[in-house]
Amino acid sequence: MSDIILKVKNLTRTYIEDKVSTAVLKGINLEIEEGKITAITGKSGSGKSTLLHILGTLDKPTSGEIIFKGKDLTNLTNDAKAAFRNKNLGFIYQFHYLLGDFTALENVMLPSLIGGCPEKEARKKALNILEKVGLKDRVDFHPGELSGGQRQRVAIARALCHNPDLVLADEPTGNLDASNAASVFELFSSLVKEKKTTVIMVTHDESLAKLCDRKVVIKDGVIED
Ligand SMILES: Nc1ncnc2c1ncn2[C@@H]1O[C@H](COP(=O)(O)OP(=O)(O)OP(=O)(O)O)[C@@H](O)[C@H]1O
Repeated sequence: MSDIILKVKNLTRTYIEDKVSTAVLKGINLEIEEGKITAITGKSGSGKSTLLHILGTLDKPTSGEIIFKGKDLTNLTNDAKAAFRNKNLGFIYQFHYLLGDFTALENVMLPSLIGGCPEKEARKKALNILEKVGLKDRVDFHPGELSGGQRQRVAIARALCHNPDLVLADEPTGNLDASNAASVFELFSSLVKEKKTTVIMVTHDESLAKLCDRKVVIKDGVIED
């Protein structure tokens, strides 16, 4: 068995809106193995994105612990969380969120530059990963000049370029047609296996979930056995 990179203990998240409280996550317990791709599935509104945001330190749990490589993330200051995200995490969303005024290369370089990597090295790493996602001849194109599948491959390159330990992906192929989704996922999966990156991926798509190392289902605010 691989090492456990992430442990979630008794995690809850209750939203309070106009004095009405809604318990969305009611005691999530989860252990994520290093180097594996875990799919999180569950009905619409079951709390998948809420869980992913909390794991990415973008939202605070109501209670519970998130232990990443032995360190509790829940009590970090906002600055420490931002530094943690820059160094350790990569994010991929359903919509690519690339910056329209920047080229594919510049978009991919950005997380490394923010993390303090010298420009020359960031450029080299970005060119290398863009080649791996099959976009060597598109590095100077802007997002508006790329197809949907190409944009999503740039977003994947951006998430992986700074070699994060953990990639959090929310419906990463949800905006693509079925055959494009399958080929983009296949590429993503082979890249993360090569880099031994851990991935947690929210998906509605059962055919993609089946291709992951593990599938967990959220039901009634807990992980279903
Ligand atoms: N900021 C918020 N304030 C109040 N309620 C919220 C907030 N964000 C999410 N919720 C509620 O939490 C529940 C879970 O939402 P979440 O987006 O995590 O579900 P999901 O499983 O990702 O859904 P989908 O598959 O439709 O994307 C929903 O009922 C939603 O209305």
